[in-house]
Amino acid sequence: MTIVTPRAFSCPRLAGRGRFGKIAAVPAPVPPAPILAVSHLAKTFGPVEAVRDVSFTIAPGAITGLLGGNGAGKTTTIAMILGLIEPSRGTIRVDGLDLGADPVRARGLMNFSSPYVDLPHRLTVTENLTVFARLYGVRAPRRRIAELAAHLDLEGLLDRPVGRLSAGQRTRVALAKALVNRPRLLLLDEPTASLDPDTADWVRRYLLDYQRDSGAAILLASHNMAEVERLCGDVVMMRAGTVVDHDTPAGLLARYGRDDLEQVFLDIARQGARGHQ
Ligand SMILES: Nc1ncnc2c1ncn2[C@@H]1O[C@H](COP(=O)(O)OP(=O)(O)OP(=O)(O)O)[C@@H](O)[C@H]1O
Repeated sequence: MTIVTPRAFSCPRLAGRGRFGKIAAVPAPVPPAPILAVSHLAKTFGPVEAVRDVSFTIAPGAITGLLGGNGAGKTTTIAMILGLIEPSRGTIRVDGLDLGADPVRARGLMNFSSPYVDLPHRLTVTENLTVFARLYGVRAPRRRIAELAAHLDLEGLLDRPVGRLSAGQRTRVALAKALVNRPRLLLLDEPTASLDPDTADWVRRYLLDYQRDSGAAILLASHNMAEVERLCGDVVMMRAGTVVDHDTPAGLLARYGRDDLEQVFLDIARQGARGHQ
């Protein structure tokens, strides 16, 4: 596609060359290839259709929210993207790599954090991070762990067993684990669940700084609409295993005529409830 700009209108050299002068053709910027492309993804567990038909893409460096009510299929979608659950149908491409055909390379580009997935309690912070650094084939793991400990204020905790840490401290360790391989795509399930407002705010600021400095993309599943409005450039809305909307927060607010995402979320959930009647 080309965008035609009337550059000639302001160019004195072209003045007098007919009514409209010459029109300069400038190639339109090519959008970057997505870091994640999910296409017609579905997963059934026996009779349960957890995910029916999910398609979306994430641009490199974007922070995308994955929203939906309880049971909408967010966790199942994330588990399929991570390669933890095999899809019943559909494809997942990570930086162009087909996860089904090239799982090791594709998984190496990602990492994950969830408050619902515990790190081994008896291992110290250093031992935990070393295990994951080795699993991901990180070069110079000690240097990487020292770097993360400095960024995430873990230096005083490195020799403590993870089971003895507070929820906020454990969240920082889980983030260090999620960043150990410098992922190009970071998947976060409820990154601030069960954190006090101050710690949650620190985590959000850290994620924004990390995304700005590293250029990594983030897919964030959350029930906290204020968090999504603050962090996410676009939002995928799920209901009953399908994507029902995908837009910027401002685009969603305008389309639904609402002041905040919480109201948009309720509108979408209630449309679904009416659809089931
Ligand atoms: N292993 C499983 N076996 C059977 N059903 C499952 C399994 N995992 C998920 N489900 C069902 O699939 C649907 C989607 O679940 P999922 O956990 O993906 O939703 P969610 O959007 O993450 O919900 P929540 O916000 O409550 O965590 C639910 O009806 C759930 O009961």
